[in-house]
Amino acid sequence: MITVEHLTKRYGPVLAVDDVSFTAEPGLVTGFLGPNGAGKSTTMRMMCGLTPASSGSTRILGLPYAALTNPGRRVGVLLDASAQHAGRTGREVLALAALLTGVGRSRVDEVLDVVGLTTAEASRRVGTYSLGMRQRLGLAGALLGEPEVLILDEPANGLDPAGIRWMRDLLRGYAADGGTVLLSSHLLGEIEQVADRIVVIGRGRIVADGTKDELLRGAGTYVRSTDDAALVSALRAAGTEVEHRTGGGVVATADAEHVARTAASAGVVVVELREASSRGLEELFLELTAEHAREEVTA
Ligand SMILES: Nc1ncnc2c1ncn2[C@@H]1O[C@H](COP(=O)(O)OP(=O)(O)OP(=O)(O)O)[C@@H](O)[C@H]1O
Repeated sequence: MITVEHLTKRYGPVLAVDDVSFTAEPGLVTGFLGPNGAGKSTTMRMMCGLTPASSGSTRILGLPYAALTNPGRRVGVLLDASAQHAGRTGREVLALAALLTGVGRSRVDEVLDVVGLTTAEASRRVGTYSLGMRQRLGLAGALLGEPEVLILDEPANGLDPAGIRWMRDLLRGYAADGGTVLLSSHLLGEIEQVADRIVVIGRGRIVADGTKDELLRGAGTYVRSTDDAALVSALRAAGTEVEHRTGGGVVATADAEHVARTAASAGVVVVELREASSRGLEELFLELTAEHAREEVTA
């Protein structure tokens, strides 16, 4: 279990993380989704005591990270896969971590096997690794102490599609066994496929938080017709809230049958009708990304 409460980080004039609160529960994969620069890494670094918070707090398994006894055995962390010592072999990196955390040497071979690094690859210096191999090694390091909690910052970066699928299965299995998994990504599709719960961050603030079903369902019904203006009037006259979608169509806060019946009685031809579902989340995410992109351009 991870509990984040009112976590805030200020870098001079930049409010990198702004009053962030959420939880990640055992048995679930929690996706931490946000565009580049949204504050994901800073939040995760604060959780693990690597960056001091300006205010607020985090508890992992009931305690601040620094107060955990032998945290390497309780929390598996992968924050920056490229930060591993380039001159050591993959096996040496893990053997050293095993020594420091009091994990038996045999576990090194086990985790190498779990992450799919061969004996030959594990004997190569990390400096020669591809980003995908570094991610696998970083994940092996996170799993080494058989922790109850995993905190992974963009673990799928650099993995090929088969690697992404493999990681997804691994994390789902880990959560199914009762583990707590928090993983970040700037890619909606990646998070949507693996997470049970999604926390969306934009410009340092939490903008959506719920189970995947809640976030996907809550959006109402998306409808496109040959005469959206007439449809909107009819829906509003029936007391239904309606919002226009960029790119055409509208989203009504009503179920599909109500929308279809209203359209039929208004004589409007419906050409598309479905749960607003993932489009709602996608639009929210695109808005965040576009907002951020505009800032980058004007900065
Ligand atoms: N050490 C630092 N000093 C000053 N500003 C920082 C520092 N670290 C992060 N920031 C700023 O804080 C904001 C959040 O950055 P952060 O790296 O947490 O975002 P992110 O969501 O992890 O994005 P990315 O996926 O690009 O890493 C950004 O505006 C970033 O420039």
